[in-house]
Amino acid sequence: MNTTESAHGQPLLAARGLYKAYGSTPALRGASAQLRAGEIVAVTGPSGSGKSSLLHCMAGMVRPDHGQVMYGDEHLAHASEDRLSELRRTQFAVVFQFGQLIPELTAVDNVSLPLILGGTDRRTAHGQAHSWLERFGVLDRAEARPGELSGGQEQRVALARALVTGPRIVFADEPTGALDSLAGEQVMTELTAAARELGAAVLLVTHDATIAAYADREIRLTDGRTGALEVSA
Ligand SMILES: Nc1ncnc2c1ncn2[C@@H]1O[C@H](COP(=O)(O)OP(=O)(O)OP(=O)(O)O)[C@@H](O)[C@H]1O
Repeated sequence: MNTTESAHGQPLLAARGLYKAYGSTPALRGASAQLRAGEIVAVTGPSGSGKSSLLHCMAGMVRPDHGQVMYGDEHLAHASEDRLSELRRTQFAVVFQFGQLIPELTAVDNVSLPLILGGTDRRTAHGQAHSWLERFGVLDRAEARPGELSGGQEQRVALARALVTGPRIVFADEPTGALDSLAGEQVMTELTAAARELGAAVLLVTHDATIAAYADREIRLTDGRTGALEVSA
């Protein structure tokens, strides 16, 4: 598949020359990456190479020390906290390895929450949450709390919560990292199918080549840098 920028127009999200250090520890040292609308891109590399830091900067969760993150024509590194929260509520969604669901809330309440925070009434939000729980095969766990779910069920509820708002970009940081390989592949199959149906782009951090193979393209990080190894899958 041809994934050149000219074939697909302007990138939806573009990071250029990112630098980020935590105290004296450099995490990013000149990383660049692009995500086009509807594209699934894996960020790979060894432990400590800066994968999560790149995702956090591109999602507007962490401000880089230097460099640009452009969402369309908007500079995310300079956006206000209010604007970043709005983007996270309406256009960006995140899925992590674990610990992302609110333990006191049932599965359906966890999935409904982003809609309710965006002003949707509770009944409508619950209806949409139930549809997404059904889509991911966990409708029968709607009234369970996260502590009562298996790892695979918990990730499916997290996917439902990420997708319920119809985001343009899903940021997924080792979304299958806490699952065995079969459950991990099932969750990836469901995530990529749902993202493609919605036309959502996915930025997927993984150290696992089997999981990276679900992406259209791979960006490889080494010591906080992206090199010439950006390849088409
Ligand atoms: N909040 C933080 N405080 C201090 N150091 C950090 C922080 N986040 C990341 N680092 C350091 O920055 C470097 C890059 O970390 P990062 O988590 O981005 O890499 P990674 O490739 O995602 O690693 P892993 O695969 O192990 O999760 C590492 O040396 C890490 O220890």
